Amino acid sequence: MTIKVILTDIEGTTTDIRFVHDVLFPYARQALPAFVKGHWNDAVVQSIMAEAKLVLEAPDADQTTLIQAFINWIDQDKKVTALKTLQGLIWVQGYKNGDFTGHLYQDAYEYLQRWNEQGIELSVFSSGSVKAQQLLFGHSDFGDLTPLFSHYFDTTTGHKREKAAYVSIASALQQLPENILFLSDIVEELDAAQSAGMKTCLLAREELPENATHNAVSSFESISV
Ligand SMILES: CSCCC(=O)C(=O)COP(=O)(O)O
Ligand SMILES: [Mg+2]
Repeated sequence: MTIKVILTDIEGTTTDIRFVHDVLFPYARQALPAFVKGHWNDAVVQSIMAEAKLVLEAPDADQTTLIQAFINWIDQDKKVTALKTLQGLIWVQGYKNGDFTGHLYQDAYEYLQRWNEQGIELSVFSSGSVKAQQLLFGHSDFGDLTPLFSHYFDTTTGHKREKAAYVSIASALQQLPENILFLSDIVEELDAAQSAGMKTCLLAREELPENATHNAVSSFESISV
């Protein structure tokens, strides 16, 4: 394989799903009402609220209604860009206080470093906002890993189950899609990347599937580049 860029998902791929669902999401859920009330007049929060009103098709939604909508989206794990942007802002405090560090599998840490040393460009594509991605890798269990990555992409580029997102990413990376290897734990995301021409690898951390339609591994150690 001649891979020039490795594009990686976070949740379920570099990072345990349980860290996202049992630590990050509950932290955001608990801190969200006070954060929104305390930063209500900040331009960035007003812009997030305007985006949420569009999604809700409720131009007159008040603060209480909006807070409840964000809580519902967290509970339903909705990948709404407005929620993802807000969560990124809320998590700043948690990482800064040392309430948690970004979980990373040991093999992900070792191989991201190794590929970087080999001259393979590393980029991230997650539904979490770019800010959230940089917080997680910047305050990871292994320290600040942000220097390893050249680009970060989130849902402002496109949705992870849609081919167009991967076409845009290849273009932003100035690479042919076939030179990019996308790593994810979600088959639908890999299908979309593959349809854009990217190489793909499924991270099946718990159990390897029997009839995988993508190359499947349980650890970064088994990924051939
Ligand atoms: C970037 S850390 C937070 C992860 C997150 O909010 C999320 O929705 C996970 O999405 P992914 O695309 O990485 O599965
Ligand atoms: Mg994932």
